[in-house]
Amino acid sequence: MRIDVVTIFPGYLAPLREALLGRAIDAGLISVAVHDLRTWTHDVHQAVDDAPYGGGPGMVMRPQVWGEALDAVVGDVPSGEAPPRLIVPTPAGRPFTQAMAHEYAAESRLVFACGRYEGIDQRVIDDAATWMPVDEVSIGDYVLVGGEVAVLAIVEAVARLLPGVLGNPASAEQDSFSDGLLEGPAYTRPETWRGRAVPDVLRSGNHGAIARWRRDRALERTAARRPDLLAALPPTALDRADRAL
Ligand SMILES: Nc1cc(-c2ccc3ccn(Cc4ccccc4)c3c2)n[nH]1
Repeated sequence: MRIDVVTIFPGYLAPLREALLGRAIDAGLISVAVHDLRTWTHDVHQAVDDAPYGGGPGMVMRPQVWGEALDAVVGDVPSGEAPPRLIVPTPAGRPFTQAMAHEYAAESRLVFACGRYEGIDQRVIDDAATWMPVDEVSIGDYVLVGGEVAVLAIVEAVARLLPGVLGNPASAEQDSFSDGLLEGPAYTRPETWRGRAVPDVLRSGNHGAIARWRRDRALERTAARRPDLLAALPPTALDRADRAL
């Protein structure tokens, strides 16, 4: 997968080259190119923002600079080749979900536009949508200062789904949300720590009982913390033992 990120703070994306993702890049599983938006300014101040029409606080990112940047970064899409998907993080976006992470993992190329200030002139998104798929995406109901942190989160969620990136592919298959429930509690050695023992069932070797216990804890946690996920489960997702909980 080829990933391009356009930002006025290229250094913010440095963590993409660390650890697991860094190894995936070194292995050629992913290519990541980070582009400084100011490359496409032409004034001495390298201005990327201006005052909002209609007034209001803050500044808005100028369409001319972004238009030239995306034209250059996306480049000419060879005929017959699918254009990349443009992902624009924004508080006003569609909530990013594990299902979307799987959709993005199927793409051969993703381009991320990192806004700052109060966001990017809407005409940039509207123009881009005439020649490539564009997703305005939120990573949660809280307000960041720019799109870079959201890009780090989205790229990590997507890249871990790519074959060969995770050492243990089973981890991705047994993801939280993969069965619609939250992950239950996990334990490792020692058996007792600060007077707290690991639940006996997990040391019993009884795999049926262990699976039941883990599902019960996942159901309890989901009911307590994310009743919306429980309500969204298809009726067939819960068996009789689940309902007895
Ligand atoms: N889930 C999520 C995404 C963002 C996000 C993404 C990109 C940008 C670009 C500028 N800002 C700041 C901003 C503050 C208020 C209103 C609009 C924009 C951003 C925030 N916040 N929270």
